[in-house]
Amino acid sequence: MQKPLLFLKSIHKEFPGVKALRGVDFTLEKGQIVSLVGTNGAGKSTLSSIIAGICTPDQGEVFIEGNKVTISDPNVAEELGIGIVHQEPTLVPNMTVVENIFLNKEITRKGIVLDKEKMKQESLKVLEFLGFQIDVDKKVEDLSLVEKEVVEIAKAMFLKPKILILDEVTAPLNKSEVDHLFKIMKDLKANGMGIIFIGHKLQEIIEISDSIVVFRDGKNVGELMPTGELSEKEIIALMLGVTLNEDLGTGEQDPEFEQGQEVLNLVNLTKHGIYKDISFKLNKGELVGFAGLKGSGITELLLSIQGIDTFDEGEMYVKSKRVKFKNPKDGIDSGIGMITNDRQKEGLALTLDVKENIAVSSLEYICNKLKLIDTKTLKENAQKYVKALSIKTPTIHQFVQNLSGGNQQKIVIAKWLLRDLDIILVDEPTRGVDVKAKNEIYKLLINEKNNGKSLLVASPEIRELLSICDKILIVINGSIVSEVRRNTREFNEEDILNIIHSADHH
Ligand SMILES: Nc1ncnc2c1ncn2[C@@H]1O[C@H](COP(=O)(O)OP(=O)(O)OP(=O)(O)O)[C@@H](O)[C@H]1O
Repeated sequence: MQKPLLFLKSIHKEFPGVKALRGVDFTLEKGQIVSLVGTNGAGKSTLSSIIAGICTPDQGEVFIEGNKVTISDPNVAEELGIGIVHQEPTLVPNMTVVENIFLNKEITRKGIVLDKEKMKQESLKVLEFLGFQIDVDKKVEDLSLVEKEVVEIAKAMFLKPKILILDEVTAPLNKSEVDHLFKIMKDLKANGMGIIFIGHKLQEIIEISDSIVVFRDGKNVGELMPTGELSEKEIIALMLGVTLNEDLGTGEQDPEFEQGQEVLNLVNLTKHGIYKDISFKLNKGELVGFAGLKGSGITELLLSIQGIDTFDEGEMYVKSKRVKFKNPKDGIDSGIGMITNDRQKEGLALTLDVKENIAVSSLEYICNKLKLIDTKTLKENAQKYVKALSIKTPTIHQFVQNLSGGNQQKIVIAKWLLRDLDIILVDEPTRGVDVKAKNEIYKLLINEKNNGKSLLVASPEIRELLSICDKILIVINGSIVSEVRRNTREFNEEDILNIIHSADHH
């Protein structure tokens, strides 16, 4: 009988204060796509890091095609035919696309001169295979999140791996980009590659996997085949260790809630080539959503409203006072904060610990009269949010870089909610966050609204917006094409998707 492409036996891995993996077995066959699912911090990325040689197990054995191997570092993994695309981009920002793809594998002529033309042609070939057009001479720091992701995939593909690990790669992609990626994955699988797919979007997982392995607290608690009967609910129940009908509680609107006066007014806000003539008002206690395709300018609009970026034309009023912010501090001084979708770049100080990160943007609230940090308040606040959002960390003194991706996202949210600003802008609040934490985040956002805060939330997940928003503004190619209010006929997923797609085709 043919030996499995990859077999892991009884893998244990402990970090200080955390048992990340507790006796995990895992099998991947040739030409198979196996998904790993589990709540934030369940151990998915730790397992993939072990397979990719990024960290070594404390106990357990790894076999490739029946041969016992020791994957002591990433180079050994590469030699064994293992490629990985990480949850967070690992590219070098100030190097070009080609330089990144060929980093440490540069093609030379006569062993000394770099063959730049050849490397360029080879990079273009892989990108073409992936179906994306990216200027390979561009610096990675000038690429969009989606483009960075594609370059990561291209880099992994370059080594023609036998085993490919995709760790939450679909998070920044829109539906058609995900469809495209799935098509590529199916082609690779048909050529015999084994693929490990890690993600939180269960519909995607069910669509692409041959088999679904569920992790809970560092152990595999079940393996499911995505058959017709397999519902999201079954996976969720296994992930959380609850019975099927247990209510997770969703973010529900308070129908009695009365909105207050206008806090933000945009008049024909324009950033050339990105968004145009954006006009709308936001009231106290109102939660407004933005729906649209990726690249429609929503993220850039939010960045301009906060002051992280500027706008070219139009007027913006905060509580009837005309403003034009030059930087994020101006925005914060006017009471506007933003939870961005790029947590590594804009959201977190990875080398500080959990409590410091939660406190970092609200120091005046945790300083005493002498302007010294009140460590008791600092700790209490950190503990409150760690509990409210079920942030998986051994203590509040853990460095944030040691937390799993989803738990880092929860910290970004905690940090801004603690800040107590009047207007909160949120870009993709639940990216990389597990189902249970999603509900907790919805509840927190609605709670903010019920406390009189005003929120603008952008999300590619229409269902998410429908469950929390008073109204949804639909943005296509930089313009608002429609406004859909709660309690109207169009306030449902199908109608909103129809509006988006019909407007996009005009
Ligand atoms: N280098 C490290 N030092 C300390 N703890 C770590 C380290 N790496 C991971 N951990 C911890 O190990 C546990 C498992 O983390 P892992 O990243 O594998 O989770 P995950 O299932 O991938 O989560 P997510 O869905 O949020 O990405 C977490 O509690 C995490 O904080």
